[in-house]
Amino acid sequence: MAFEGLTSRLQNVFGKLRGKGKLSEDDVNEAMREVRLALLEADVNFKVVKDFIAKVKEQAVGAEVTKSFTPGMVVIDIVNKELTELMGGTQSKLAKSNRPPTVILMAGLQGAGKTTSSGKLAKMLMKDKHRPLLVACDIYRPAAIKQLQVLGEGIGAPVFTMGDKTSPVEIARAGLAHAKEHGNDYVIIDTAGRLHIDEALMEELRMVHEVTKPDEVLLVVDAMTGQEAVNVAQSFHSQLELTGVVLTKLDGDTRGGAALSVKAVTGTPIKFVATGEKIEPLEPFHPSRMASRILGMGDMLSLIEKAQSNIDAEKAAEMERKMRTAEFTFEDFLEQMEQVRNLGPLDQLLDMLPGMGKVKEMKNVKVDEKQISRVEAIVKSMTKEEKQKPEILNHSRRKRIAAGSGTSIAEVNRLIKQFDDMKKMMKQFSSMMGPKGPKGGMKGLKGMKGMLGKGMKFPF
Ligand SMILES: Nc1nc2c(ncn2[C@@H]2O[C@H](COP(=O)(O)OP(=O)(O)OP(=O)(O)O)[C@@H](O)[C@H]2O)c(=O)[nH]1
Repeated sequence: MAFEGLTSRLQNVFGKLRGKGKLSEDDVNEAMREVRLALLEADVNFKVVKDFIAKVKEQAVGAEVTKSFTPGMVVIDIVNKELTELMGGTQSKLAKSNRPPTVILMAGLQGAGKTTSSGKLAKMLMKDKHRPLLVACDIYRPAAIKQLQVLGEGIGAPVFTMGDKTSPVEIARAGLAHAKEHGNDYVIIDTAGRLHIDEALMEELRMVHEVTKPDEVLLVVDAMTGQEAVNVAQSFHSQLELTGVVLTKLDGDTRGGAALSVKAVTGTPIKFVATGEKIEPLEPFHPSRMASRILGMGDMLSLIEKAQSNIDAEKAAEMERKMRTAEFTFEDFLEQMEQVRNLGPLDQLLDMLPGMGKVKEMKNVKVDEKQISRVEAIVKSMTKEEKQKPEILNHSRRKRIAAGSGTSIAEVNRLIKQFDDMKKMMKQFSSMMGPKGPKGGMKGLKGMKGMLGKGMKFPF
């Protein structure tokens, strides 16, 4: 997971500080030395680290940390604020033209994730009821146009192409005209990537820039390349005024250097981050949330936003009613599992919970996505009737389901048993809670204790 090393190192430093009632200046200096090493190890630009430490130290002394009763907290708070500042302070939003369409030029090296990010950006805009047009200007890589077309089809966004015999400048110009004619309020121009920055590429980008006068020039960089991503950003920025950076592949085990250095080195803010190869909406970058995440303080706000935009409130209420009345079927179960999965890989969700990074590390908790897929496959192999009335699942039906889902009868049996237990538990729980909260006094409590004693099991 991204930032894992940095987070655990910083947590160690702060853990030591927290344990002390009072901090001497030496303690602060020692802690700062360790923070400095942690940042360098995470591949943060050395000059950025130097300035950062100087700022934190200055404030730590100013805040009279040594006299505070909770000195550890004061230092963490300062580091948190400075990390946030380092990444730009506040969120930098996508530009919006007063005279639509808003034109967004996507640039970047080969394989950075430009085409994928263009699709994610379109999806994000469509979620907000916009009508983006994707324009295919990469005429050099043979499969690039097709890739954008397939991607557009997948998300239902129009893609403008003129094949690979027309110059990118002409395609961009025509794409813009097409958008105006068809009422597209955003135009996303996917340009060609190169292995290295070269003059021909820059010249082409400058010309496309000239004819389309973009409101945004977003540079797509791969977070996994660390400092190299920052160097690339700096070179692009010196030749083509960038307005923002899209940091991709944050799902990988990037050490964090790029996220922390890009703004400080180039002056260009990170506007979006991307995780995963699936075309999900691009996520806006919030410096303060990222800082909390790096410090292992969790990112509850992003988690709540994700849940709010992905979980249908009406469906959730209906589900809650069914659970209370124990009408819950395998169909509901599947639907609920899908809703949770829509939030993203479970590993990533766990990372957003405060302290979870530490828990995962300690207990070596691994979310077994494969196991979840198996459970899903079993439920999907049931007929509609079976899903609604699990009691009809006799041996021959179970055998068929095992074969259909590529699992074993034992696994099918286990799932059905766990589902039954879960239903029973829900029933007990709801009769105990009643529609208006706990009732039954001691009896209720005893029941609850019994349930906990038996261990509440879930199928995964
Ligand atoms: N894990 C992960 N993979 C990504 C992400 N973004 C893109 N990729 C993958 O990275 C590879 C390159 O992505 P593309 O979008 O084709 O890259 P590009 O920058 O358009 O490349 P060119 O068209 O060759 O310049 C693909 O295999 C993508 O699936 C991301 O956020 N996370």
